[in-house]
Amino acid sequence: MRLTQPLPSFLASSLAHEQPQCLLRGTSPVASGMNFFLELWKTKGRIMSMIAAYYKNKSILITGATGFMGKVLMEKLLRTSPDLKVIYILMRPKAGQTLPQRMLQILSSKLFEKVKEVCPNMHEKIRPIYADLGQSDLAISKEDMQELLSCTNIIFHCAATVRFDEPLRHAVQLNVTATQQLLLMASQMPKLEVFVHISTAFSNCNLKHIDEVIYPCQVEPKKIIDSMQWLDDAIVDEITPKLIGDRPNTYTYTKALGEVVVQQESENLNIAIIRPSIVGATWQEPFPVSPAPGPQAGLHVDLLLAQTSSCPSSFSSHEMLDKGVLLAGVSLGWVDNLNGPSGLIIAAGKGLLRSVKAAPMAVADLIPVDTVVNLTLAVGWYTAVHRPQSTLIYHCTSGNLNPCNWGKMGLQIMASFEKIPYEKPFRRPNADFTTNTFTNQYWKAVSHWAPAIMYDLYLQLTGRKPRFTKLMNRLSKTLSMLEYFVNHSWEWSTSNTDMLMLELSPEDQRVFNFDIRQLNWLDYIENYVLGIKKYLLKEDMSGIPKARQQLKKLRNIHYFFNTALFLITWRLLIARSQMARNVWLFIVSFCYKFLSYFRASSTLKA
Ligand SMILES: CCCCCCCCCCCCCCCCCC(=O)SCCNC(=O)CCNC(=O)[C@H](O)C(C)(C)COP(=O)(O)OP(=O)(O)OC[C@H]1O[C@@H](n2cnc3c(N)ncnc32)[C@H](O)[C@@H]1OP(=O)(O)O
Ligand SMILES: NC(=O)C1=CN([C@@H]2O[C@H](COP(=O)(O)OP(=O)(O)OC[C@H]3O[C@@H](n4cnc5c(N)ncnc54)[C@H](OP(=O)(O)O)[C@@H]3O)[C@@H](O)[C@H]2O)C=CC1
Repeated sequence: MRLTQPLPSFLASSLAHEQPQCLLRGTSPVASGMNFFLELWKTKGRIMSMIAAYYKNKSILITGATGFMGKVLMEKLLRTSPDLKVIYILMRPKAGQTLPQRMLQILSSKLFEKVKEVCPNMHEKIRPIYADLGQSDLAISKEDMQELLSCTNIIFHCAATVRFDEPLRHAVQLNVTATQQLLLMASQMPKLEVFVHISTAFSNCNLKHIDEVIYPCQVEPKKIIDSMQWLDDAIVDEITPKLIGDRPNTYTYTKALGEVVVQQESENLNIAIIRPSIVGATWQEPFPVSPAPGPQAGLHVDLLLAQTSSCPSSFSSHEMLDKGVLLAGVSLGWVDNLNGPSGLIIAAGKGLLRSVKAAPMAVADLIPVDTVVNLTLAVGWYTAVHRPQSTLIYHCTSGNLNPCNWGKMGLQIMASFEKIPYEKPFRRPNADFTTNTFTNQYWKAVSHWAPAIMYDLYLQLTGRKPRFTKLMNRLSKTLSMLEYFVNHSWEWSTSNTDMLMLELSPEDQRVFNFDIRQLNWLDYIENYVLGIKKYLLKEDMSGIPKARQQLKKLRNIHYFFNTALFLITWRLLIARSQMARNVWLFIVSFCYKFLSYFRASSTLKA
C-alpha cells in the first residue's frame, strides 16, 4: 500500500529515528501498510509524548540543577520521563551540606512531590558529581570524568553566575571558561546526541531588535579568557567598563561571550541555544492548573481565600492552603529565589519599596520558568532527532506574542496585595513607577529613606538593633542594578521557537506547552504573589485575614499622620506669614457664608 498524503513531520521524524524494536512493540501484529502508520500516528499523536519518549533510557548531564531553573528542569524530566537512565548533576557542596545532603534536601522539597508518585525511585536516578565551575578544570575527578565521557547522551548547561555585580574575572570563569571546558568534554563524548546551552535574551541587550543569531563580540572570547590568566584584579576592574561597552553589567557581557564560544565549537557538536527573558515563578506546573482561564480572572484567588477562611482551624496552614488550592484548582507560582522581580515584589509587598524609576509603557518581558523548561526539553528532542545543519537559537520571550507593560504589571501586583497581603509590613504597600529622575529621587528620600531613618531611630531609642537603613541600602543597590531592564524595551524575533511549536505533536504541545499566548497575566501575577508568600516568605495562609486588618490599621495611621502633618504645617505657616493668615481668613469666611446660605435656603424650603 502506498501513502498518498505526506506524513506530518513529527510522525515522519519519529519513524526515522525510532528504535525498530520500539516500533514493533507499539503496534499490533495485524497492522500493516497504511494501517500500520495510522495506528502508530494515533498512538503517537494522542497518547504518547514523543519528547518524553525520547528521554527514555538516556543518560543526561545537567549543570546548575541546584538553581531555580535547574530544579524545575530536573523535576519535569523525572515526572514526564521516569524511564530515563540517569541524571548526572554537576554540583558543589554548599552551606555545610555534602552533595548527597544537598540533593536529598532538593528532592524532598514540595516541588518534587508529584515526581514521587510517578518515579518513586527518583533518588536512584540522580547521580551527584562534584564539580566546581569556578575552577579552570571544573575539578571533576578522573573516575567521574571517565563515566561522564563514556555514558552521557544529552547535556543541559544551565549553570552560571547571574549576579549583575560579579567581578569580570569570576563572571568570565563561570559563564565563558566553564562553558568552553564543558564543550571540550562534550567533544570527547562518543554517545552525545545534543548539547543545550542556556543563555539569556539580554546577552545582546545593547541592541533594540534581536534576531535568533549569534552576534560577534568586539574582543574574541579566547583573548578575554587568556588575559584573565595574567592581568591583576586592579587592571581587570579598570578595563571592565571598556570591555562591557554599552551593556549594563558583566553578566550580560559574559553570557554574550559564552554564546560566541558555543558557536565556535558548534562545528563538531549538535548544539542549540535557548535565550529566556526575565524568568518568573511557575505558571502551569507542577502544581494544579486552574480550569477557568480568561474572563474568570481573579476568581481563583477569591475561591482559594474563601475556602481557606472557611476551613476548620484544626487544619494546619499548609493543609488549608493545599486543600484550598486543590479544590479551586489554583496553580501556585513556585519560586525559590529573590532574583528578577521576586525580590522587588517582596519589598513592595512589605511596604519598603515605594518608587521605581521605570518606563511604564516598556514591555515587561517576563516568562514563567515552566515555559522555559518545556521549551528546553522540546529543543533537546528536536535538535537530537532532526540534527539541524546550523546551531539554532530559540528566544523564550513573551513580549511579541502576549505583551504586558511594566505599568500594567505594577498595577496588577499592587492589586494582588489587596487580596494577598504579606505579614508584618513595614508600611502600607503603595509602590509606583516614575519616569522622572527628580520625582523618583524625591520619593526615594521621602518614602524610602525618611521612614527607614525614623524607624531605626525609634528602634535604637527602645534598645533594639536598627536594621532598616541597612535594608534600604541593599534595596537601593538592587534597584540600581535592575532599573536598566525596566527602562528599556526589546523586540526578540521568535521564528525558531514558532517553527518548533509547529513541529510538535498535539500531545507534545500539551505536555511541553510553551505557547505563552495562553497566559493570562492577571491570574499569573496573582499566583506569583501567592507563591512568593508560600514558598519564599513561608507565611501562613490562615494569617491572611489578620494581615488585612493590619493593612487597614496602617492605612488609618497613614491618613492620621498626613492630616496631622498638614495641620501642623498650616499652623506654623499661619503663625509666620501674613499671606497664609489672609488665605486662612478667606477660606473660613467663605465656608461660613456657604453654610449660612445653605441653612437659609433649607429653612425657606421647609
Ligand atoms: C509597582 C511595583 C512593582 C514592583 C515590582 C517591580 C519589578 C521589576 C523587576 C525588574 C526585573 C528585571 C530583571 C532583569 C533580569 C534579566 C534576566 C537575566 O538574564 S538574569 C537573572 C536574574 N538575575 C538577577 O536578578 C540577579 C540580581 N541580583 C544581584 O545581582 C545581586 O543579588 C545584587 C547586586 C542585587 C545584590 O548583591 P549584594 O548586595 O551583594 O547582595 P547578595 O546577593 O549577597 O545578597 C544579600 C542579601 O540580599 C538578598 N537579596 C539578593 N537579591 C535580592 C533582591 N533582588 N531583592 C531583595 N533582596 C535580595 C539576599 O537574599 C541576601 O539576604 P541574606 O541572605 O543576607 O538575608
Ligand atoms: N533567572 C533568570 O531570570 C534568567 C536566567 N537565565 C539563565 O538561566 C540559567 C539558570 O539560571 P537560574 O537558575 O535562574 O540561576 P541560579 O542562580 O538559580 O542557578 C545557578 C546555578 O549555577 C550553579 N553554579 C554557580 N556557580 C557554580 C560553580 N562555581 N560551580 C558549580 N555550579 C555553580 C549554581 O549552583 P549552587 O546552587 O551551588 O550555587 C546553581 O545551580 C543561567 O544560565 C542564566 O544565565 C537566563 C535568563 C533569565
